[in-house]
Amino acid sequence: MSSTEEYDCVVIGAGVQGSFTAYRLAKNNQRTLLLEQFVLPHTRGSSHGQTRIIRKAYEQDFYTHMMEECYELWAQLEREAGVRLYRQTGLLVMGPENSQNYQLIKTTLERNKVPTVVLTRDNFSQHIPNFNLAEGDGAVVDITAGVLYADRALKTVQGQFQKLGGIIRDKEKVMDIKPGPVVTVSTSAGVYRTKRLVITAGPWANRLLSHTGLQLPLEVVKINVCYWKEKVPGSYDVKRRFPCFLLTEGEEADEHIYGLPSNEYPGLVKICYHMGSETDPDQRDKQTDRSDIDILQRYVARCLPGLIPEPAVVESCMYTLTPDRHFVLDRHPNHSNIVIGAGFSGHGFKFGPIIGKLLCELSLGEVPSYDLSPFRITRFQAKTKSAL
Ligand SMILES: Cc1cc2nc3c(=O)[nH]c(=O)nc-3n(C[C@H](O)[C@H](O)[C@H](O)COP(=O)(O)OP(=O)(O)OC[C@H]3O[C@@H](n4cnc5c(N)ncnc54)[C@H](O)[C@@H]3O)c2cc1C
Ligand SMILES: O=C(O)[C@@H]1CCCCN1
Repeated sequence: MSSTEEYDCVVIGAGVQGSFTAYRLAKNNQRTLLLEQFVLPHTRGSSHGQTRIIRKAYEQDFYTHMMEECYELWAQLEREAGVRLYRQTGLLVMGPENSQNYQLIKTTLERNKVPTVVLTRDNFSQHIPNFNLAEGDGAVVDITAGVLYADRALKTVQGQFQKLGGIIRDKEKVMDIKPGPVVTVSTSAGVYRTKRLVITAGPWANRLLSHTGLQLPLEVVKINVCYWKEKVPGSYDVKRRFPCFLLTEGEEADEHIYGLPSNEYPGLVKICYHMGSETDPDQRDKQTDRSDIDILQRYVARCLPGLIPEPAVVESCMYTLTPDRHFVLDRHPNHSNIVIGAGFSGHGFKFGPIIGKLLCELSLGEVPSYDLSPFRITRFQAKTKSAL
């Protein structure tokens, strides 16, 4: 690129959030550029892999409310592009019956009239074969939940963005940002000028924000994505409607486990620990802590008798955690034409279409469709470093 190109909006980061934001901006007739440091598709951020859980089961009403519309938006994208992105399997939520987290999820589901089935110790194995419900645990199924085909979703939304005239430049790393009424974005390949900037850089958010004088309290952790082999092929298969499952946090820090039915690798079930060890996103593969895998092995041996309790495949992914595990969806405190979507804390994929809508609204100066107070930067107060 020789001369400086001008855009209505530049979005940095073509993960799920940046891709949906760019798509919404293009739908709103904004001349939009989506920049990505790696060659697409890639496996170095947070949005890769074939599957993610979609659910309405949350402890907080505001997530459940956002998911009501979000399911619609996923279905709209499926229709628009003629692809299937969602498969209903249900989500089995288990946790100590009297624990606060389990009860919060159960009552949020009830209050919002989400279709559920409450399982008892007596009928559990009839509904969910090859699974042992832990002593003292309750079990409720969010019927609306299921699996999103993540890689396919990303490809689809990026394709729709391009059909709307949007431009994607991959293998183009943003090196510098100069805020102002017109923002200047310098990359490894050129310089762009834009009226509005959206930063959706996943684990690299603080790297980019440092050019704007802001640092958020984000922690990047590496997740070991483990797949476990079925003893009898097909026993935990998505086609048999084996559900996704999630253990709510109990007294034991151990109980931070979730799983998805066997699907992408036939005969292998994805079961992971919902925490990891801190990592530099550029040095992800140097983080070799496997203590989570020991916890998973014990859990699989105890509760999933149809699986070999040793991972057959281990892949890597990253979470970008905020202290309260809620997202950051806000304008930059010092530059209102810079919008930030960050800290999706390991549960942001399912919200992609609604995050895209909200970040687009913020960027265009519109009133956001939802109350964004849980997601504001000011909630961090002392933890937010402003160099300005
Ligand atoms: C193992 C695992 C399981 C998960 N399970 C679920 C689930 O079941 N359900 C669910 O809803 N969510 C789930 N999540 C969370 C969800 O996947 C993430 O919240 C979501 O992918 C975050 O997307 P993002 O766009 O913010 O980040 P990313 O996907 O990381 O995108 C950021 C992009 O910005 C690019 N970038 C960074 N810096 C620059 C730069 N300087 N120049 C150009 N480009 C740059 C990066 O290369 C990257 O592509 C899971 C996450 C993991 C890791
Ligand atoms: O967002 C989700 O639904 C899952 C729950 C378990 C941990 C990973 N993310």
